[in-house]
Amino acid sequence: MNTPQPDNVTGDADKRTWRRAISTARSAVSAQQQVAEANALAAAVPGLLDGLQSPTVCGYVPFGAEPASIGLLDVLRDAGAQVLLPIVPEEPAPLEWAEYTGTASLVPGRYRGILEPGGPRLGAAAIGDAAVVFVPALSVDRQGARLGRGAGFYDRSLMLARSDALFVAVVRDDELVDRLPAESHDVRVHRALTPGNGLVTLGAA
Ligand SMILES: Nc1nc2c(c(=O)[nH]1)N(C=O)[C@@H](CNc1ccc(C(=O)N[C@@H](CCC(=O)O)C(=O)O)cc1)CN2
Ligand SMILES: Nc1ncnc2c1ncn2[C@@H]1O[C@H](COP(=O)(O)OP(=O)(O)OP(=O)(O)O)[C@@H](O)[C@H]1O
Repeated sequence: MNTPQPDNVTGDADKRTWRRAISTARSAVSAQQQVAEANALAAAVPGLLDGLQSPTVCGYVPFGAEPASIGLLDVLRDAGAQVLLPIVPEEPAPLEWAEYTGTASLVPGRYRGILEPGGPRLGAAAIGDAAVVFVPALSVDRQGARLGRGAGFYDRSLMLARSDALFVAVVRDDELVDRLPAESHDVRVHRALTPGNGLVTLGAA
């Protein structure tokens, strides 16, 4: 039987079809490939911070078959960034944020046990301090349309970011596709961070 792959799902397939196809493809990624990709992604990160003095950066702790690892957050801290991580709110609302101060400060959160920072909460508006926001994605297209998990947390949160903040979706090489279905509330991202091609500029810019 053919496993659906992102490449052979047509552009007008709905978001749920895309989510299923990419989740299936992700479940086939070997542990060895996951580690190699995580290293490649982390290596591309310092280039993003060029010219920024002690920036605030919003990251996230990858879980399951998502690309990247906590090591990417440590690279950011080592490069001088203050790293904020999301805390999932109790209701549909923007994400809240708290600082990442090392793996010992992480505690399992309410969603799938995704690790969250245990320190002081900075509230939902803290994303407004960030020069760079890393955004989890199942897929992203060349125009910057992003496919999330369908909870809407990031679409609500990115609206609170600075207008000059850089939104970076972290995806595998074949998860950067020509065209995804997009809705009016979908906030576009500016870059894809990929293991094979590093930082890829999306949209007209
Ligand atoms: N690593 C990481 N952290 C993150 C996110 C993320 O996508 N990845 N989030 C991004 O918003 C927020 C948490 N939101 C989440 C929303 C849904 C699921 C989830 O597992 N959904 C199931 C489908 C559930 C259903 O359909 O009922 C899935 O994807 O299998 C996980 C996290 C904040 N932190
Ligand atoms: N800015 C917003 N305000 C209120 N509701 C929103 C907003 N953005 C998205 N939503 C709602 O959230 C739900 C999920 O949206 P969508 O399918 O685009 O999620 P997604 O982009 O895949 O997920 P996420 O943003 O969490 O990564 C939809 O019902 C949508 O109406």
